[in-house]
Amino acid sequence: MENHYSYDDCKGTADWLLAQTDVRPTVGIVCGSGLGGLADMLKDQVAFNYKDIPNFPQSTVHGHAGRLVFGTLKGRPCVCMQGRFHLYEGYSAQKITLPMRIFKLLGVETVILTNAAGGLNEDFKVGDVMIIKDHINIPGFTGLNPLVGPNDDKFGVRFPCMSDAYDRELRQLAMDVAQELGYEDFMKEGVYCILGGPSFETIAECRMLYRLGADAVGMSTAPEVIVARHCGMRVFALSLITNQAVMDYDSEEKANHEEVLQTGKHRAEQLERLVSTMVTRIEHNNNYA
Ligand SMILES: Nc1nc2ncn(CCNC(CO)CO)c2c(=O)[nH]1
Repeated sequence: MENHYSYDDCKGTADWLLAQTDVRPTVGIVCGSGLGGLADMLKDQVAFNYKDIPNFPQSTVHGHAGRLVFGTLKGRPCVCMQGRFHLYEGYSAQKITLPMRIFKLLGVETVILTNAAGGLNEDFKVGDVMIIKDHINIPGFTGLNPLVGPNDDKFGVRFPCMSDAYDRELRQLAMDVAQELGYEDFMKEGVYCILGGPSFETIAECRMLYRLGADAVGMSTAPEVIVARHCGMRVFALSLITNQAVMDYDSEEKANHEEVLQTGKHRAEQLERLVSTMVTRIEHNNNYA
């Protein structure tokens, strides 16, 4: 089937990677737009360009480097996607989520996903970090779901539950770590909504999504979360609010990608400290494990 990657396809890619590094990651990190610096946190790096990895898609978006970086974060073995894939690049939902299944076959137990998003909630400001507690998968409403097609029971069940997709203990850990680091002023929690893109949302769409309960809007993450949960990995995800979505017809504001990347640069250091501290605690502290 077009765009269907079998268990053996995924295992072939994972085995190819495991043959080239001694790192056996238990945490996988996905870097969103402008957040690729998170990968630079890793020590003893072994990096692969996506173009050299069998079956891997290629990054086509400015601000997404296109490297898979293995290494350690304060001694914890991790693998980090420096650049992710999006439906708007023309890839199928199955292709953009292939890395999640490869993470699983590398031995990853917990996935930390980051993205840049527009703030719909009027209490949010640019530079806030939203811990994602749930998502609204608009492409899924039209059948654009990464699990469509034959189910491979070696990964997971045909009809996976999504009401517990965003791990409650990991969200509490993030809040606790943020408080310890003094980040509570810009930490929020809310619902992330994905649109297919690449055009940014209209004002009517923003107003509708906010009324539907969404707090932030973006073009990624939900498909990866669905596949990560399908194959039993724990998920934590956060959005860096890179601009306020335009909700008012009198506004002069215009969403643009450069603004997205700039905000990522400003908040990068705090995000790196938050994520790296979380990673040690996930490994260390059974209260959260
Ligand atoms: N209003 C608004 N602000 C945003 N900031 C980041 N993104 C996520 C999309 N990011 C794209 C374009 O920057 C690159 O993947 C969005 C978005 O979809 N809408």
